[in-house]
Amino acid sequence: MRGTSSFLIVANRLPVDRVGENEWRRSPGGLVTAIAPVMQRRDGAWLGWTGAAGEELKPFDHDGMHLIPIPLSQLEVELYYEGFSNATLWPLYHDVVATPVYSRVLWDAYRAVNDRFARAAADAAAPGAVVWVQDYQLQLVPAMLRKLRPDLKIGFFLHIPFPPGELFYQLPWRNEILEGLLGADLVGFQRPGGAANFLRLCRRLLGVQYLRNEIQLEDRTVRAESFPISVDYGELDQLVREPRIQQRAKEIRAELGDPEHVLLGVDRLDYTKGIGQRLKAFGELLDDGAIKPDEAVFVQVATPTRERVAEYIRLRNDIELRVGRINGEHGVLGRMPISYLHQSYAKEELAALYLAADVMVVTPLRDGMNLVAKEYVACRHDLRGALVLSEFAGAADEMRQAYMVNPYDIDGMKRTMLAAMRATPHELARRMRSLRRRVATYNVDRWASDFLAALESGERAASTE
Ligand SMILES: O=P(O)(O)OC[C@H]1O[C@H](O[C@H]2O[C@H](CO)[C@@H](O)[C@H](O)[C@H]2O)[C@H](O)[C@@H](O)[C@@H]1O
Ligand SMILES: O=c1ccn([C@@H]2O[C@H](COP(=O)(O)OP(=O)(O)O)[C@@H](O)[C@H]2O)c(=O)[nH]1
Repeated sequence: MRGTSSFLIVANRLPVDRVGENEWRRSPGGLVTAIAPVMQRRDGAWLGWTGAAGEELKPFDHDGMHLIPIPLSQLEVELYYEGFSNATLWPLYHDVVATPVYSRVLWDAYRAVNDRFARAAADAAAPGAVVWVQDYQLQLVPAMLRKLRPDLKIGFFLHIPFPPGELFYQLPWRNEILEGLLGADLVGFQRPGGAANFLRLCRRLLGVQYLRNEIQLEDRTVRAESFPISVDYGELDQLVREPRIQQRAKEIRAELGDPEHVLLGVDRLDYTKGIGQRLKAFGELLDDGAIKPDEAVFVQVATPTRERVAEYIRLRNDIELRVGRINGEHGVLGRMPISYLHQSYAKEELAALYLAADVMVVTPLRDGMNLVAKEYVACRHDLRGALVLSEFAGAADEMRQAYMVNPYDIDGMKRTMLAAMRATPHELARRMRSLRRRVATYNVDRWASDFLAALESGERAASTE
């Protein structure tokens, strides 16, 4: 039996969160933010998990998208999602900043769930359909799907870094992962380095040959290229021009006590994001007297994520201890130097926060892209505000006019944060203008259309040559 969808997105998660019994809301998160606008414009379907264990739902429509839920049992959530995806692959692909767990039980679950996604995609796809598989949770799907449906055009995009051999070699199932990805016609990465790592590993481990970015298999060609993901620049730029958002930004500053400097961090509470390092730098600036407690407030939004995974539990304890110590030492009654929010916010509130912040501090130890950095820039049509950005974020390739930092170098971060706080309006505007030009041009539409054009035509889109 063949399905009817000519365009399919296959991702770990559906692009919605449950808000009532039968009510859904578009979910936050990089992947969703990036692809939802594209999905709405094309007649397609999105296959993914609802985020709740043991839930069996029929396909439904939301926000102009046809959604096909893939069920996961409680045990599969533990073994495939929390386990192999987020306790094995996630730390391995992020420079081993936490120790990966290698377990055959987790691997078996990963394979079984990938097989389920592949079968569901094979059932939903019309003859010759384009199928775009997303991210590290589903790296076996391309080959599984090709076996079931050789007529499909299959693309894969990895949202997180692809590691070099020195790290990837650790993985007991390294060949199976590469073979899974080679089921695609086009494998996309955030940075050129990810594509180069992949090509080299395929040659070394599987013995296949490549020329430039193309691997020649017996019966077909697989291409590996970089497509840096971005944000909906136009939407954010419009949103922050609305009086209600500008008013809210003023309120936020007033609620913080109208300090001279508002610094902001917005991240999932993930150990890859360098939250502890940036708070340490801020705390030391207070200790040193380089900034006075009444002069600056650091707002840290730390969205809850993967809360049952051991490393995330440890991280939350560490961060909350650090926040408590700094606030305890430098706070005064009713006024704390760090405003820590373990919550998730809607895009309107985030936009107001971006507008209220003088310095946006983005300091991951490793990050596929980091959309927050690009969102901040898209929101600063006033050309004010400084972006402090880690060299280890994918975004660093394109955002050279940011205040660049090495998050492992605490003294360097302290100096750069101070420089960003003390920059003249002229200097800020010079940097911001150039950053905005880049994000406006390479926005999320461009990312998706470049990838899909390359997949559908078999060539790189003319616009990026
Ligand atoms: O689904 P979760 O486990 O709750 O995690 C949320 C998403 O996190 C990751 O985001 C990545 O993709 C972003 C967009 O390309 C990129 O900017 C960022 O650097 C990456 O970390 C993950 O890759 C997604 O699959 C998750 O849904
Ligand atoms: O309270 C929050 C915090 C973050 N985000 C969104 O989550 C995404 C985070 O993407 P990023 O690439 O920075 O990191 P990821 O979490 O995907 O690793 C951005 O679009 C943010 O606007 C959100 O909607 N609400």
